[in-house]
Amino acid sequence: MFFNRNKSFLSFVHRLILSRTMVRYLNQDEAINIDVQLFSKYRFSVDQLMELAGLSCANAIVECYPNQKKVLVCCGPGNNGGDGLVCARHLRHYGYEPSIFYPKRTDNQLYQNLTHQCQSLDIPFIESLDEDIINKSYDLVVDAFFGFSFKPPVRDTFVPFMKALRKTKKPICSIDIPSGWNVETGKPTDGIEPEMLISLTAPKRCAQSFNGKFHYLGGRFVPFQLAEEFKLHLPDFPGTSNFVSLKFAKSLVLYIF
Ligand SMILES: NC(=O)C1=CN([C@@H]2O[C@H](COP(=O)(O)OP(=O)(O)OC[C@H]3O[C@@H](n4cnc5c(N)ncnc54)[C@H](O)[C@@H]3O)[C@@H](O)[C@H]2O)[C@@H](O)CC1
Ligand SMILES: [K+]
Repeated sequence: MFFNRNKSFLSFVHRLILSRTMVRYLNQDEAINIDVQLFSKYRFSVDQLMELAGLSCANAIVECYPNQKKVLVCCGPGNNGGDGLVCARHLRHYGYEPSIFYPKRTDNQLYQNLTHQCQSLDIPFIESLDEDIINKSYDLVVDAFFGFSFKPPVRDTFVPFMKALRKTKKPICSIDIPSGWNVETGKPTDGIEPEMLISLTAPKRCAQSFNGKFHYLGGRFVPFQLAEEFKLHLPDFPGTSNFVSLKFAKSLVLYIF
């Protein structure tokens, strides 16, 4: 019994060390290149991967915040925002009470469908955002404003929304990239400080300077050949889970205690 526990402990530590040391952090061009290949060479459709990405985000959020049911999902104009809409829908099915802030909507059928699906589940869409609204009404913020295509600085329309995320006392979970961060160099001086980051496909370079409590990799859909070609060195996902922790120290502490 003791031996078995010890053996499984060592194998757990070994796997964690490997996952911590081997995973590669992508620059912006590599992230965009992988995106292009997924949709061309590997013939995925956007909505397929968005569904898997958003679902993995919802699952990781349930793992880390089982009791913070009032969630504000902030969605931007691109695919990162689409991941947010999918995540909100799954959170609703999991018994959460998501609301959505989606200030710059895209006139594309996919986004209209995702919006309609959320409305059909009676998920409220709120029209304005500041830190008081967040502090008063929500337990958690999901940041799906911008992902790996973001080019700083934040344009005027989004400046007050980023300020609200910077000022709120409530925890923020960022999808793929903390919005407003440079994809490669990380947090600007006035950047947001998420408590949780869910990298998708593979972590981007900015994630190396992420110091929040939870860092996960979500979206278990990368073709093995693509992972090999880009030398992603992705960690093993446990069992049938579609997210895996990239945070060595926290996992170790959780195991021991
Ligand atoms: N390629 C992949 O592996 C996958 C990517 N997905 C998601 O797609 C994201 C990338 O999506 P997109 O390429 O559509 O881009 P983003 O969602 O990162 O952002 C693009 C949008 O933000 C706007 N924007 C850019 N810089 C801005 C600035 N400074 N101020 C204000 N607005 C700005 C652009 O005009 C555009 O509308 C990823 O981060 C991830 O969340 C997932 O949906 C599925 C799989
Ligand atoms: K984001």
